[in-house]
Amino acid sequence: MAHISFDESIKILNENLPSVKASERVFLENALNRVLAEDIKAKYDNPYMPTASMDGYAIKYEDIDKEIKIIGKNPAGSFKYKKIEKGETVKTFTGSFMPENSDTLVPIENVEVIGDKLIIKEKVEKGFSVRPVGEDFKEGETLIKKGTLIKAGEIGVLASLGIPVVSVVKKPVVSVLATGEEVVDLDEEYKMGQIRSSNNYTLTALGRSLGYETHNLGIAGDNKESIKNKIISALQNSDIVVTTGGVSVGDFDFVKEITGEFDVLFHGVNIKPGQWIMIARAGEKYIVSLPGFPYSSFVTFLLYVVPIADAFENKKSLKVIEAKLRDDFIKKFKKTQFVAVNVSFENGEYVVDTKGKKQGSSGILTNLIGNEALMVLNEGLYSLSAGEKVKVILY
Ligand SMILES: Nc1nc2c(c(=O)[nH]1)N[C@H]1C(S)=C(S)[C@@H](COP(=O)(O)OP(=O)(O)OC[C@H]3O[C@@H](n4cnc5c(N)ncnc54)[C@H](O)[C@@H]3O)O[C@H]1N2
Ligand code: MOO
Repeated sequence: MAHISFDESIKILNENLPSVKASERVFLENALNRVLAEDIKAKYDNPYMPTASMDGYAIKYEDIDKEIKIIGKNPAGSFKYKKIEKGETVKTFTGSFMPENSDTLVPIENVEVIGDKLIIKEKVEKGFSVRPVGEDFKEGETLIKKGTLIKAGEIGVLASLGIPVVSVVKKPVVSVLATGEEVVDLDEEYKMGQIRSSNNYTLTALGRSLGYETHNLGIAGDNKESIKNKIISALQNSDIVVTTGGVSVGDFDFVKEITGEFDVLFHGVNIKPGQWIMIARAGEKYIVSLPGFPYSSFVTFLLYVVPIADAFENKKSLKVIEAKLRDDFIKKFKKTQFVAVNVSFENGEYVVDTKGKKQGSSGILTNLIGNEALMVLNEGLYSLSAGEKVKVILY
């Protein structure tokens, strides 16, 4: 199969994205980073009574030049003095309701108290330090829309509404299976010729960091039968089975044959790294077979697994931004290239550079240490000058 262009691969992928999963109810504590599956409407005004936003004295503004009688105090949470009459005040604390007939809060700093008399030494304007009813939100207002990714602010609003359980979209289940006779897991000894497997750990961590339910299925040697059995059994409990290794042209690259038995969307894309990426559909599920090289599998997970997994939840985990190149860059590969870059925000714009990044094969995993961005360079051989704008994927 000839390699297709990156754009073509994304077009095919977009035409084959899954539909959004059903919803489930979770406790608010577990709702962080989940996608809301219902509109959240305010059931009441917040605040539901005029509320003091400073410590002081609640007065009728028309009494401001007069001597006023202090009739008691309302600490926050108590509402003993519900009302004042002309010429009266209640000491009212931050967060306390304003007694009926009061309209202005004179802060403690502005007054002198002699016995039960309040003398205002520095005036304030009418309505000072009173939070009106519905200042934050009004009854019936849609506060959080269905489809919103729940972050700390949303959690706070849900809590303030007294909602302990919310409806969210179910997470996709992603299973990661490394393959290769030469790779051994952490708990195994290795002999000459073998290496430690990192892909299953890297990609499981990446999937989890993006909020997917991600399982590390370990390693399935280079034995075709055992790889096939593991993939098929993983498909039972997963929405996406991600494999690494065995997709290029080697004698032991069985994964491509196994994945090839399903509905292949494509095998081979004109990208660096990751040219041997292979994606197949198995009904509503997906098998995404990534190249074995650590850097290649990481990049292709971001490019292909993330959009599929995100679609199950109807979210977008990756941000594409424009950034300025700090230094000149010579593009040495004709393919669409993805380069690990450092990104910073300077003088109102993003700036990227490759300081400290090693040049070499797709086997360089350490370029991903502390990394959070990939520079995207379109097909062709060319040079870029410092100051030019480039497209960058933030993850
Ligand atoms: N004759 C050709 N050889 C290769 C080509 C080619 O076009 N012609 N393409 C190269 C490119 S580009 C890539 S990418 C790799 C992809 O090959 P595979 O996906 O079949 O990957 P493997 O051969 O299984 O492994 C590649 C590399 O990565 C290491 N590896 C594998 N699994 C892990 C793991 N779990 N953790 C850490 N490292 C892993 C493996 O030891 C190899 O060094 O093919 C090139 N060859
Ligand atoms: O396709 Mo490979 O990942 O370019 O090194």
